Amino acid sequence: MLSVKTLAESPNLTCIPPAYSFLSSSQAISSPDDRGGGEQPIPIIDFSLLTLSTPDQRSKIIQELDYACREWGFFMVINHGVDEGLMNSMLEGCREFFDLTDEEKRVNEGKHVLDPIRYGTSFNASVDEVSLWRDYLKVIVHQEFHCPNKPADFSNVLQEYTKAVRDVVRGLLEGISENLGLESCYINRALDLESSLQILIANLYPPCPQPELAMGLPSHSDHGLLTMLIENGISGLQIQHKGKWVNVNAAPGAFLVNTGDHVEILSNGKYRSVLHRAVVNNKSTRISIALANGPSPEAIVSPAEELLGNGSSRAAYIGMKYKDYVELQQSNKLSGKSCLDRVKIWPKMPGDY
Ligand SMILES: O=C(O)CCC(=O)C(=O)O
Ligand SMILES: [Fe+2]
Repeated sequence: MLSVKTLAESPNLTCIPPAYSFLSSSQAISSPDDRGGGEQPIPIIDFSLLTLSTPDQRSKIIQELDYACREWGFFMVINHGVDEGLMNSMLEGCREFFDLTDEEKRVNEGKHVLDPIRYGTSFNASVDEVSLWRDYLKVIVHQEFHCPNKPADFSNVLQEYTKAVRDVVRGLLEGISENLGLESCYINRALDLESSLQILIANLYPPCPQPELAMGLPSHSDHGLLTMLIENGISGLQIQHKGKWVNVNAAPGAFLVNTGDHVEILSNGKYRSVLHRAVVNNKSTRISIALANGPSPEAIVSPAEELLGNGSSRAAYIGMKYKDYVELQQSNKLSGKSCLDRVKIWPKMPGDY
């Protein structure tokens, strides 16, 4: 399939091919205003206070983290210790990858959704009703490390960056475990994060002549525990907060973090995974790099036993092996929280009736 990059570069492109129009699809944007998204300050977590602070400071930041997970499922992380130069090298490496010729990139086309390296366009071209204005590269980087052969010196950057991000994720999950009333190492141990499945998702959204009709990525939640996202200074990410779309931009050097379906499952719905999407624009190419950090692929994840059984709380989700969950999510079209609904026990939780 033609990459969107190549399509966008066709001379005199003034409108998008009908296959890319979201207007007639079930996932359509309901009104143009809706597409614009609103502005709201998002929670900011100073990671250094989680690790280096006095008990008082730590307890304050832990509470802030609880608020961010409970009310937003989304927050920005600053002072995380990952080198800003390394983050920029990642963005540069991904740009160089997408700048390869289509032929060079196609070497990485995978056949199966769990193949370690997959380059493609849209989400899942075999089932998508509408094509997305997006090219992607997905690479499994942990527990086994993989990397495309080109660009030439990408491998070291990718390895160093993804390891540094895992350290931040571990720290955040310790805080989240505590906030759930569990031991701080609970999630790391129960979901065997030593062998966590970590997937790089690099997204390229070229300029689009009709951004109000096309979509970069439609509304969805992520399958893992925490997704750590950076972008190249161009906006496009929107999250759903209290029923409204909110534009979010990463401050330079900061991570945008969202809670995924497996935080929702493990916490038995105390923390929900957040719906988000990527819209496109007609001026600049946007690159985002999402690192999906999940449990071990072999872990069968269900709500933490410790949170169940005291009268009111029954398990609201059935257990499923994480690898199977990822396969299910990636094999179907991307649509809201439809994958999570498959493991949710009906009737859902009080707010969902
Ligand atoms: O490009 C973005 O900002 C969103 C990317 C995303 O949601 C994803 O890759 O799962
Ligand atoms: Fe996502």
